[in-house]
Amino acid sequence: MNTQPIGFIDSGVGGLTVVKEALRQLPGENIIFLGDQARLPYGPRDPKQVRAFTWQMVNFLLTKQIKMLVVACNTATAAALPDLRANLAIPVIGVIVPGSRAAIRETKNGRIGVIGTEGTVKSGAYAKTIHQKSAQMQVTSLAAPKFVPLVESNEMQSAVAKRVVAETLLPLEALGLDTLVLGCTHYPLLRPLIQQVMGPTVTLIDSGAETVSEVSTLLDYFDIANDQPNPTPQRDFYTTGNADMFDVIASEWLGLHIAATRVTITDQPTTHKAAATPTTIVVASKNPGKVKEIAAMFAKLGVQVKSLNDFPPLPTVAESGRTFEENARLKADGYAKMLELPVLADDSGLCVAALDGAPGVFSARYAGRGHNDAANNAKLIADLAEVPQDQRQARFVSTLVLARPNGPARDLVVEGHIDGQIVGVPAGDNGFGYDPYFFVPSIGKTLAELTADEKNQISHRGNALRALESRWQTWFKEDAQ
Ligand SMILES: O=c1nc[nH]c2c1ncn2[C@H]1C[C@H](O)[C@@H](COP(=O)(O)OP(=O)(O)OP(=O)(O)O)O1
Ligand SMILES: [Mg+2]
Repeated sequence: MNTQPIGFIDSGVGGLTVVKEALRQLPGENIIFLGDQARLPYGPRDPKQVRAFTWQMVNFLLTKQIKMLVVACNTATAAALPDLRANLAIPVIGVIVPGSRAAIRETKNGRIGVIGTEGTVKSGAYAKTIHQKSAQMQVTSLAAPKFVPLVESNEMQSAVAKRVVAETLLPLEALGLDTLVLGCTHYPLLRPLIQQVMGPTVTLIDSGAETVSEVSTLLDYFDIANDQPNPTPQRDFYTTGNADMFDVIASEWLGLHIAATRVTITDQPTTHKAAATPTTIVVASKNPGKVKEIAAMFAKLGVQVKSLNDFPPLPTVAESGRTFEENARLKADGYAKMLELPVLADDSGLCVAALDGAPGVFSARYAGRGHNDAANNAKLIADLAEVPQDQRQARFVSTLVLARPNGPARDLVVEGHIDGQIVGVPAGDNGFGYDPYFFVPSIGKTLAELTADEKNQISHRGNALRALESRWQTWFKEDAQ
C-alpha cells in the first residue's frame, strides 16, 4: 500500500476533466492538482518554453512527494513527456497514447479526427502515435485555439461558445469521420456543443478519461496503489492564477466544494532539479552488448542508462559517414533530435592492419546483406586465412558523441582504443561482436573471456568512457538553463 498522492498537471482547468475521471475510478487515491493558469494558454507557445514551464510544475509537485505524475495536458505531453520520463524516477503518464489507443479501438471506418491546441497539432503527436499503432488509419488534425479561452472564462454554455465551436469544426464536416479525439483536456467541458456540431454518429474520445484507466493499470503494475480504505482522501488543488475563478469552474465540474491555493512556481528550476548531474543517460544504440558496457561504467556513478529499446520504435539513422566520428555524430544528433533528449552515441569497430584497416566503419555490416556477429566473424577469419599469426595486429576503436536535441554545435566527442591480435580459434562467451577473436597479449585472454567490468578496464569503449568521465557533467551543467 502506498498513500503518497498522485500528481496531475495542466496549463489550466482542463486537467480537471482527468481528475474527475480519477475521482470516479480511483476514489481511494490521494490527489494533488496544479494548473498553471497564470501562463495559460500553452498551445501557442514554443515547445521549449512549454517544456520549461512543465518542469516548473513538476518540480513543485515533487516537493509534495507524489508517487506518480499524470501530465493531464496534451500540449505538455507532446512537448515534454520523453524528457520527463527520462529524468524522473516515478512513473509518468501522458494523455496522447491512451487517447490514440481509444480512437483506434472505437473507429469503424478508420477516419479519425483530432482537435487540439496549435502546439499539439503542430507536434503531429497524435497522428504519429496513431500511425505507429495502426498504419492504415486516416488522421485529420485541426487546431482549435479558441476553445481553451472559452473554458477558462467559464463561457461553456454561452451563445458565443456555440458559434465558435460550430465555426471551428466546419472544416471537419465533409470528411466522413466517425471518431473525434478531444486532444486537449479542456475540450470535454465543451463536449455537448462539440457533439451537437459533429452529429450523433461521431464518437468523441476523451483522452483524459482514457488516461485514468492507464493510471489504474500502472498503479497495480508498480504495486503502488492505495488499496486500503481511505475515508478522507486528500484532494489538494493549486493554481498559479486567480483561485476564485478556478474554484467556480472546479466546484461545478467536479461537484465538490473546491478551494484552491494560489502558488508561485516561477522560482522552480526549468529542468529536472537534479539535471546538473543527470540520473539517467540515454544511449542511442540498439546493440545490447554496447549498452551493457556503458551501463556498467555509469552504474558506478549512480547513473542509470537507457537505450533506444526503452523508447517507442524510431526510424534508424543511416551510418553513412566515412569515419567513426562522423557516424557517431550522425547517430547522436539524429536520435537526440527525434527523442528531444541529450543522448550518447557510440560508433565503434575493428581495424586490422593486414586488411588495410578493414572492416573499420563497416564492422557491423562486414558480411554484407543479412549480416550478424557470426557472419562478420566468419568473413574476418576467411579474409585472414593466409595471414600468419604474427601479422594479425588489430585495433578496436570507439568514438563517443554526446549531443543535444537542438543541434550539433556543441557535441562532445571523445575516442578510445585497444590494441590486440585476431586469433583463428575463438575463446570466451562474454561480450559481443568480434570479442571472441580479439586476443589481448598483455592479459593472455580474448575480450570475450572477460566480464563487462574487466573488459571496460582495458577496452576501447572503457577508455573512451574514461575520457568522457571528466567532461560530461560540466557539459550537462552548461546547458542547465
Ligand atoms: O567491444 C566490442 N567488441 C566486439 N565487437 C565490437 C566492439 N565494439 C564494436 N564492435 C563491432 C561490433 C559491430 O559489428 C561494430 C560496431 O558497429 P556500430 O555501428 O558502432 O554498432 P551497432 O550497429 O552494433 O549498434 P548501434 O549502431 O545501434 O550503436 O563493431
Ligand atoms: Mg550501427
